[in-house]
Amino acid sequence: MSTTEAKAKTFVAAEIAKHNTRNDIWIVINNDVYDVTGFLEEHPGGEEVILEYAGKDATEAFEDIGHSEDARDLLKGLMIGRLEGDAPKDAQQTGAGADADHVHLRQKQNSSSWGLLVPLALAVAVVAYKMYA
Ligand code: HEM
Repeated sequence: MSTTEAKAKTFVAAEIAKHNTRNDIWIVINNDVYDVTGFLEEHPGGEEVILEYAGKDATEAFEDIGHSEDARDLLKGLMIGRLEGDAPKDAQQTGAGADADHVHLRQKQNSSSWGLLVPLALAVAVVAYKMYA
């Protein structure tokens, strides 16, 4: 592991965001920074999907696909450093949808746990009523 640590330079989001063209493209996955310029053409999933994340955080997209161990091994060779500070939030440029979806998801999760409490309280009330009535 010392080999990867040796090249663990750190980059801030603003710096990463500058590398957003086909000829100079960096992406962030799990807070590691990757120079995928040379890899673009070789990507089995095509160039376009990676280009969408040029200079941005591609963690979710990368994980959602369920990339193989081989893919993860490939990543190791492309790493140029670590992200310092906040993740590049520029994903919003491609559409405000991404973050909004997360907020909705969180709200849904919250409301479903509250939703369970109501029938539970009702059941307790019914049992209590039957016991004492
Ligand atoms: C540097 C980052 C990436 C590497 C090293 C990488 C590597 C690979 C590899 C090796 C495969 C072949 C299947 C496998 O082994 O899992 C693959 C497939 C695929 N990748 Fe990536 N990938 C990267 C980033 C991304 C990103 C950001 C996306 C965005 C959605 C993406 C989407 C896909 C898709 C859709 C396939 C499936 C292609 C198919 O089976 O037809 N990849 N990738």
